[in-house]
Amino acid sequence: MGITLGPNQYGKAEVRLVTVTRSGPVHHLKDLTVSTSLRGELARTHLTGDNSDVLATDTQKNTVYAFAKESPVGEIEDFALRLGTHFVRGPITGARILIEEHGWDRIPVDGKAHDHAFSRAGSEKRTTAVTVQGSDYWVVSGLDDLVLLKSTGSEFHGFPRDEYTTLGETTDRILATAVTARWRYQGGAIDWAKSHAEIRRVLLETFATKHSLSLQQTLYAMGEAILQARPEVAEVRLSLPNKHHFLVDLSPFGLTNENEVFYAADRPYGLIEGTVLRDDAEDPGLAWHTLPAF
Ligand SMILES: O=c1[nH]c(=O)c2[nH]c(=O)[nH]c2[nH]1
Repeated sequence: MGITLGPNQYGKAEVRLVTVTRSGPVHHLKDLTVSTSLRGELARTHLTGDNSDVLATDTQKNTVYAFAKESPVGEIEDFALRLGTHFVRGPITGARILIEEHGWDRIPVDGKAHDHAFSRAGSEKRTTAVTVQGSDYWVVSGLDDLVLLKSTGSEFHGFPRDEYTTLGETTDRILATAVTARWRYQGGAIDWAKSHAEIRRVLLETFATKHSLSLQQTLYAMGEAILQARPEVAEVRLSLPNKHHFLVDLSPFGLTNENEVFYAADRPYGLIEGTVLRDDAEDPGLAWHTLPAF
């Protein structure tokens, strides 16, 4: 029986980086969590413990901080590309840099945004995953935990009934979710910030305006709308938990519930996931398919 080393990577996970840009009295904040992951000719360390090809994960972490000082972090995609292309040399043949950006809002004081005091902007995060392989690279950006709810304009009926089905059909329900979205960019010279903002806007508008017969239909409509609006996007993946809101039975109290009083369940939840893509999108191969699912 032969035993061999299979695919492997190593890096520093979740480097917490906060930068303050001091342009006069008005400060600008960036709050990132950066993970680096390198691949390459790493058999020697695994097989013999010879570390001569191993760029220490501590060095990777330090590089994140030094790069943040040497030039402005800018958009997370650009920062990830700078890091990824730096790491790929010698025995290191591939790098994947994952970045999450946590938002901060300026605190309003007397109706004016404060120069240097901030409040955390909820749970939503902007993300990117940049894969560098030799001289090629792929950028997959996205967002996590964009929490949405519509109080009507959602139905669910026509599903098969068997001996275990208890769910009633509905033509008017609450639809709520927390969007995790990933989109793969194609082409060059992309305005990352504008693209993110426009995709987010399209997600929100489609959720609001698409009359939903299922969360699956809403998922497809969101992906389709992004691809129609943004030529720089080749493929969209969405993960949509169905945050169920159940009508409370008020009949024991002699009351009727006309879609006004709900119990918001946190688990279990339906989980609707899917990919929407252009039929002529080039397949980037492993780089996209081996991304952590979400
Ligand atoms: O939009 C929905 N899709 C489902 O697949 C499903 N299943 C379920 O119980 N409720 C819902 N809602």
